[in-house]
Amino acid sequence: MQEKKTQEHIDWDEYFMAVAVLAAKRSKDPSTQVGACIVNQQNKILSTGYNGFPIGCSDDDFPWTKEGDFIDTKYAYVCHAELNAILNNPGTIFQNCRIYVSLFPCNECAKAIIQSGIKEVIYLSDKHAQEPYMQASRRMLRAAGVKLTKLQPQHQRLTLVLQEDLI
Ligand SMILES: O=c1[nH]c(=O)n([C@H]2C[C@H](O)[C@@H](COP(=O)(O)O)O2)cc1CO
Ligand SMILES: [Zn+2]
Repeated sequence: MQEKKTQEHIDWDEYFMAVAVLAAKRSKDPSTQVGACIVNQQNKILSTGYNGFPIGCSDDDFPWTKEGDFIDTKYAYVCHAELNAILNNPGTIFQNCRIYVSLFPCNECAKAIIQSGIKEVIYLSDKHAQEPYMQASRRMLRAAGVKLTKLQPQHQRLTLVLQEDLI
């Protein structure tokens, strides 16, 4: 008798969101780690990104501070996860792709998402939904016809085992 496929697998949405969440783990931001994963219509990953300082701007020299003069805070320098994902694979056509994000994109990332041709945003958290910049983001994404989908994952947790003798 033929063996059946395992029921232990994760679906595409959970897989790509998990990649976005894993990418977020690379961020050095002590307060909020954000990840993004761009996928085409054939379910192939075209790019990933996380929030971090631009190339050449060392994490040791630039501030991760939230408070104080703008020029002394991270907000002046950090490149958002979504923008990094778009820029990390230059020359790629993202037309009709979807972007998986751990946090709903801000208005600046929304502009880049729309202009790059991405047609769906799939997100985990929109905890800043009431902030004006998030309302502006939603307004632009809706006007541009970008589908907005809050992922309802079947698994709350996925465990990765990286130690050889535990696999
Ligand atoms: O769309 C986004 N993408 C993204 O990468 N971020 C990053 C920028 C900052 O490093 C961090 C937000 O920091 P905080 O929550 O401390 O204000 O998240 C933030 C947003 C939403 O504001
Ligand atoms: Zn942003």
